[in-house]
Amino acid sequence: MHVPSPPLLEVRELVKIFGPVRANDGISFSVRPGEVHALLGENGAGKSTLVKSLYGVHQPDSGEIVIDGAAVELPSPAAARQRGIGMVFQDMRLIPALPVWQNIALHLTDTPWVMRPKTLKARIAELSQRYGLAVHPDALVEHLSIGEWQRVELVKVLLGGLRLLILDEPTSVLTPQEVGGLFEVVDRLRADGAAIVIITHKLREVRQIADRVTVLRGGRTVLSDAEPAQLTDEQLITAMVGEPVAALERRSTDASDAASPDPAIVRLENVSIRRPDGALGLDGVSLEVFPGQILGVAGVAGSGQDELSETILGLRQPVAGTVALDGAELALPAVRQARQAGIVAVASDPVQDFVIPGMSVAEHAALWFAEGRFRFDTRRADTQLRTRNGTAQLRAVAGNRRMDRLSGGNIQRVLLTLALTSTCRVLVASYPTRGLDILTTERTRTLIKELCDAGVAVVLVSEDLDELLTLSDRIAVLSGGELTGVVPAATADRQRLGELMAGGVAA
Ligand SMILES: Nc1ncnc2c1ncn2[C@@H]1O[C@H](COP(=O)(O)OP(=O)(O)OP(=O)(O)O)[C@@H](O)[C@H]1O
Repeated sequence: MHVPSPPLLEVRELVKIFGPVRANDGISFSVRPGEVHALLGENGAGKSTLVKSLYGVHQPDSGEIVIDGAAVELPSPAAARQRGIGMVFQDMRLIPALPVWQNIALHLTDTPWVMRPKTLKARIAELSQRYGLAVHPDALVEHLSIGEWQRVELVKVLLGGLRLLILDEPTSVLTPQEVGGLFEVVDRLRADGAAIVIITHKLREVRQIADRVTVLRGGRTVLSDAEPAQLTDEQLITAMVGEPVAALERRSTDASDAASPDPAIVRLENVSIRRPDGALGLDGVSLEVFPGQILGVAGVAGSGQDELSETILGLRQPVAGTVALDGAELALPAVRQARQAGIVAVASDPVQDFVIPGMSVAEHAALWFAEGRFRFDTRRADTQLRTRNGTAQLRAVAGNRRMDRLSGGNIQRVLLTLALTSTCRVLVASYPTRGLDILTTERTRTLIKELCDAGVAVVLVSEDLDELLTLSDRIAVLSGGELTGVVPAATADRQRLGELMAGGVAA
């Protein structure tokens, strides 16, 4: 008979309190060596707080962290690292101006030994090779993609002699291909006997990678150390949310629905956009966006999605081609005209483009409502935000919270509450459900669908192919800045989209 190995990590009745919030309220679960353990739960359920206690960032108020059968104190991340605990954070902490090896060397300063650059580079190369983490020690971090940043973080963690790896929503910023690569690394670590704790919102990923799963709700464990194969999706969702959540049906079932009788609101003709590095970010793209339709935009990261959105928002000046709004050609950039025409955006990188450090949620709402005019009334904005919260039901946090202290999911909820309740004719939504839990994701999709049903023209940029297939009327696929196809969602499938994303030619 197979006897399961004793746990490497046991968490017993862990409590962590922030002021009035019991972020962790008696959490218990365990992880064995050679096991991938998924932590599930809604935004704010307490997952990040829990893993930060495991990594020595937070000190629990009560409860025990037990490693190899003995209760331990983890007063700092350095103490956690000394016990072989490594963590890759949601917001990766590298210095862009330095090469990979120096970023890693900085991380090693708390170890009692110092490696010579040559030795360190050789170790990086060896680990990259062994775990399939393609990173070059001399590459400048600012030139790396998000997936590559993450690989550097993984190498950093692996160098310390890893026993327990904590991954906080590692896939929310990755393309489907990069997720595959990350999971291969996780598989190798598991085979080497490491224990892995992974936070995710995606059931598809739990099924793909996790041996066991623990679900948190409101700071408590509602399901502990369960085997995913023994549970249905509905059971997992009910554990997370407290009630079943119906997934949206695919919108378009008939390819002929995709033809719109109304004239296009936005029309791009042969538009080319140059990036700061001189390369073409968009290369001769022609597209139309119709009222009452959702145009999905698919592509691996950096294929021209941002350039396309920013062109429609009037932010970019094409080097060739024209952009027309309601049939009239625009002299770009034309931010004001785009705004006056009722174009509203959900930014692709809200932390960069939406969050203003030091300002409250209500102040952000006031800026949003002021729309560039001198009419800044925070108290009024707070009241309006509450009303919009009631309409959107995305459970955005209270107006007095500081925006830069919120989790990615909570920032996204505020942005979506503002954007999806604004009167608009065109909505450009980039990765709207990134970092959101299941309930908020479904609610966001419903709101986008309702806007479309009310006649809004929607451009939906997403890396989630299921989301694109469920919501879109047509899906435009970008590859290397070129449009490789525009297919009716009704006749598209993951494989076809994957071929076009890889640069295939539309049939
Ligand atoms: N440093 C802090 N100070 C005050 N409150 C905090 C702090 N960190 C977290 N919280 C609160 O604790 C609760 C749990 O937050 P936590 O970030 O652990 O949730 P989560 O499950 O990781 O959410 P998400 O899926 O959005 O990342 C939330 O109400 C959050 O606002």
